[in-house]
Amino acid sequence: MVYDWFNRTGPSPAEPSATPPPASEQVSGQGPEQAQEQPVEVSSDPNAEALEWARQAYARLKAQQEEQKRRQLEPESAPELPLPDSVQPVLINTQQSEQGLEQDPQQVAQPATPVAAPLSLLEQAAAQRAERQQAITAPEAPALEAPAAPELAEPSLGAFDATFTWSAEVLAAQGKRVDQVSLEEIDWLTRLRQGLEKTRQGLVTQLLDNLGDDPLTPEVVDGLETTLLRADVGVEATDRALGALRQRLNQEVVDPAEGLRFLKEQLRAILDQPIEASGQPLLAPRREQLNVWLLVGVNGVGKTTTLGKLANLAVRSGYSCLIAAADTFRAAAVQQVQVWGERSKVPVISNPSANADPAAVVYDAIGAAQAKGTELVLVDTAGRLQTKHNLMEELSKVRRIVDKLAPEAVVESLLVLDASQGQNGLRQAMAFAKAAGLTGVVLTKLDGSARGGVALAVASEAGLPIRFIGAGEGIRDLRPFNSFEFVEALLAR
Ligand SMILES: Nc1nc2c(ncn2[C@@H]2O[C@H](COP(=O)(O)OP(=O)(O)OP(=O)(O)O)[C@@H](O)[C@H]2O)c(=O)[nH]1
Repeated sequence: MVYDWFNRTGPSPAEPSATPPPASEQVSGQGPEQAQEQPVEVSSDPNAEALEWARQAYARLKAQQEEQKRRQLEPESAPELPLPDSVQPVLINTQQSEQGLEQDPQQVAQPATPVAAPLSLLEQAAAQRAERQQAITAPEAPALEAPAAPELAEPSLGAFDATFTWSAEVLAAQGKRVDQVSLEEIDWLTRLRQGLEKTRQGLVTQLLDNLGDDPLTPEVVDGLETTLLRADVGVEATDRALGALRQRLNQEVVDPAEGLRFLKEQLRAILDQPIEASGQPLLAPRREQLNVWLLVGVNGVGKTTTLGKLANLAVRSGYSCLIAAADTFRAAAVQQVQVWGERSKVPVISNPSANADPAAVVYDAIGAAQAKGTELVLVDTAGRLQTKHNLMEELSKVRRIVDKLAPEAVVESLLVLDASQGQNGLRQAMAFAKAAGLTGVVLTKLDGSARGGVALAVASEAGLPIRFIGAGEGIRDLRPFNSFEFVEALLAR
């Protein structure tokens, strides 16, 4: 059983349902298992119990990782032993308990007592096992063997540090239990936080400076306005978030911590609005059905890379997938797509002749997918043609072909936007919306840009749900968008 990244469900005995529950049953941007959980504030100064929760999550992951290594080395080994009591799930007893997390009432009433030091025993055992394994494998490991490409390597557990603790807290705040924390998610949150570093550095420092230590005043809120606009949050989203804060200030005294919590809540609401309006909290291909996802956008925004990452995500999540290389205008684009296809062992349908008709490629790809029962067809489209008019015409044609050939298919038209282009992307969104019938946005290159705030402008001004975000060039640097995680990563101290 694999981790389904589209539905955000970890390995479990039951397959996740193909269709996400109705919006009314879910908190937008979160997985089904977190349905009806209200996100709560993540403290940047975790208290002892939150830290203990993170330690236990870490210990479990470490034990799992060691067990996995051991099994790889000894396929005939003894059956899996239960985890020691010291790493059984405990419940965090901080703000989460007030927010309706899945808790045993008795445990809520009796605060979880921090466990003294079982972790070190577990770690010692793990280290000893690792040493033994090293000793066993050393003579057999060929010195010249090429290492796995780093971007394809399985995520591995890093140190138990502030980043891990923050990631664990973000998961805990969304209602995850210790035993539900997966290495995949920790790995992604770490990447997301790192990716948003540049935006955060500018935003958070200024924001905290603005907020100061005293109760908020209207002048402080004016200062926040400049900070948000500088981070490319956009006028509409800034007005909305701060309008609500100003209203609150009129009614009561708001201290800086509450001001920050309230601001985060407003930003999440802005990001979630188009997602809620779509009636689909998460964009996941429907299993055992044909899904066609068109990736559109101007050249260089990261369409092909996004397609490669999505193909990988699909394969890793257990979907059958196929790529249509319909960017026939740029010769190298087909080769680039083929490389991505090979990386994830996903077949690529292409037409090698120069300036082949993209609609013909899509025609072939849909035929192949229907014949093989493929679940997801990812279509790479051109980002540049002789004129913008031609580009829009071509996109419309591709869309018509898909609708005609596969009326049964679930079609998504995803606009890929480069976050580093800031609000220029919004104008592109409007132009593409008509031709391609956009249903969502993939925001790329959040790393290396200080303009991560543009996600809010996209949601508020283009009114399109952000479905995936890319925060790096690696194959694992793209994941489904989750407003809670995004805002926490954006405003982490
Ligand atoms: N740092 C960073 N780079 C990215 C990301 N996504 C894509 N890139 C890089 O952006 C560059 C352009 O990506 P492509 O995928 O070729 O863009 P495209 O939209 O397909 O371009 P055309 O085929 O010309 O339309 C490549 O160097 C990618 O590695 C991201 O999330 N972060």
